[in-house]
Amino acid sequence: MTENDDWLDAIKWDAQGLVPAIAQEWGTGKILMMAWMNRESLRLTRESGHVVYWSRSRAKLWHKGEESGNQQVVRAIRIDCDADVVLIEVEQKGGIACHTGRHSCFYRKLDATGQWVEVDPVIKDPKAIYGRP
Ligand SMILES: N=c1c2ncn([C@@H]3O[C@H](COP(=O)(O)OP(=O)(O)OP(=O)(O)O)[C@@H](O)[C@H]3O)c2ncn1[C@@H]1O[C@H](COP(=O)(O)O)[C@@H](O)[C@H]1O
Ligand SMILES: [Mg+2]
Ligand SMILES: [Zn+2]
Repeated sequence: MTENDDWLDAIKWDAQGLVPAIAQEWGTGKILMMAWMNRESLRLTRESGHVVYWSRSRAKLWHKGEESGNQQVVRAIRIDCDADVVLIEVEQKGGIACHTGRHSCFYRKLDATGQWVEVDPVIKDPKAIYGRP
């Protein structure tokens, strides 16, 4: 029996054909990053077993880790109750999801005085990761 695209049709794509995708670290439950997916990127994510986003700023498919090597290996794909957010459970290669060289993109935290404070360390200098300043 050939599989159909019902699983993709079930998603509530926005007016741009995109859906927000949250990457959550398999095992720790930590939220690593949030980016966007279109139909093709989600299909490729499932088929390849590696996360592929749609970059709005670069307007192209973005195989996470294509420059840095910090790929995300898919362990599970979920949708929320109303099917307008995708959650991908991943193994984060290199332990770095963020292009700032941090584990997670959510490294700034609001403190009691209303300041955003960087609370997580840079694991690797982004210049070393991306080979450019
Ligand atoms: N690596 C990242 C990266 N990692 C995590 N994120 C997060 O992913 C989000 C989506 O990035 P997009 O470029 O798609 O930008 P967007 O949010 O869709 O659109 P804008 O907000 O830029 O308008 C960003 O807002 C970041 O929070 C990253 N955003 C961009 N990059 C760039 O992606 C390129 C490839 O990096 P690797 O995938 O690690 O090889 C490099 O040029 C990196 O600078
Ligand atoms: Mg952004
Ligand atoms: Zn980031």
